[in-house]
Amino acid sequence: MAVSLWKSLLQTTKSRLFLQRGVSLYNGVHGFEEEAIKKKLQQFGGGSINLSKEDHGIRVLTLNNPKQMNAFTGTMMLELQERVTELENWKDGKGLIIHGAENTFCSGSDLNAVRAMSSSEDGMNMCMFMQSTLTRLKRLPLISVAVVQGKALGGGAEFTTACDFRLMTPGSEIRFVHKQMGLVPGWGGAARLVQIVGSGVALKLLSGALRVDPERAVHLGLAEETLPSSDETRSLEEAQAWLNKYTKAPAEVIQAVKKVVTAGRELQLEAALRAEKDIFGTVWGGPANLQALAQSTKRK
Ligand SMILES: CC[C@@H](C(=O)O)C(=O)SCCNC(=O)CCNC(=O)[C@H](O)C(C)(C)COP(=O)(O)OP(=O)(O)OC[C@H]1O[C@@H](n2cnc3c(N)ncnc32)[C@H](O)[C@@H]1OP(=O)(O)O
Repeated sequence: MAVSLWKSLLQTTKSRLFLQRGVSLYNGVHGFEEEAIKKKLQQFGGGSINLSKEDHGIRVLTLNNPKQMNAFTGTMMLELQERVTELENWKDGKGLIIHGAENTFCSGSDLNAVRAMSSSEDGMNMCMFMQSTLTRLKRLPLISVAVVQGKALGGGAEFTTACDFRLMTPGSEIRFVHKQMGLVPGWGGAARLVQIVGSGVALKLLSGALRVDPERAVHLGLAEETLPSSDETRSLEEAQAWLNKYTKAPAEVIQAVKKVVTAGRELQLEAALRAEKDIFGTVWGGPANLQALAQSTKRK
């Protein structure tokens, strides 16, 4: 009796926590020193993370450091956390497109910063910082899609897995190059890759540091499709058109859809069912539901 009560309390707390905004995966108990790592990251500047204005419920996040093939500097990591907080507070959002500036996605961590932060303490703190930010990104109640142009390498490849979907442009590649650096992914990319393609394929991609072109990515289920254009502007328009197919409903409905799917992916069955009940309660009898009920009974 006491055990099942405890289990049920634990599951409810877990599902509540996961629905909360701005919650870090790690804290002092895990040895995470957030303020210390933020101070450190501040020393490695360059580039920016830009967020466009809202357009029909969709915003575009740009990884912008083209001089270094959009490698992630320390300040870009800090800006990414700020942009994710902004997106968590975006009430009317439905979709997010993520791409790299000047037609390439991202070449991973800025190797200059990596070299200067080679102590175990810095490495662990950076790993926890990025895992936390990318987990919050993946949990956003928005449908997110990475447009992979050019190269997505190392941390860049990991970043694409923090989006719900990946669309690739002709000639692009995703490559987990970590093995060649004597590393494994540390931004949560391995765990998410296994969820996306399964453990066998993930093992091959990581242990072989394989180059995944669009055809192979679609075949493996890593990408949804190859966009027709490699031109930056046109491929973004194509991605927008692709995303529009999944965001044609009021924001509260799209957000609820994303939340039930996230709950199903991340929680154990009973906790996921409880979360689904709570989310269902937010749309049942809501404006979109009442409007639909007042209309024809046929779904076209
Ligand atoms: C912590 C580990 C892991 C993680 O966080 O998960 C990582 O991500 S570590 C980084 C892994 N990434 C790499 O190892 C990629 C390294 N870069 C390359 O292999 C190549 O640069 C490229 C991306 C294949 C592009 O090659 P190419 O088209 O020939 O251009 P250049 O090599 O001339 O690059 C242009 C310019 O950009 C600089 N650059 C590229 N990537 C990085 C990077 N990750 N960090 C810092 N700088 C980067 C490159 O040095 C060139 O600069 P200049 O020489 O000053 O022009």
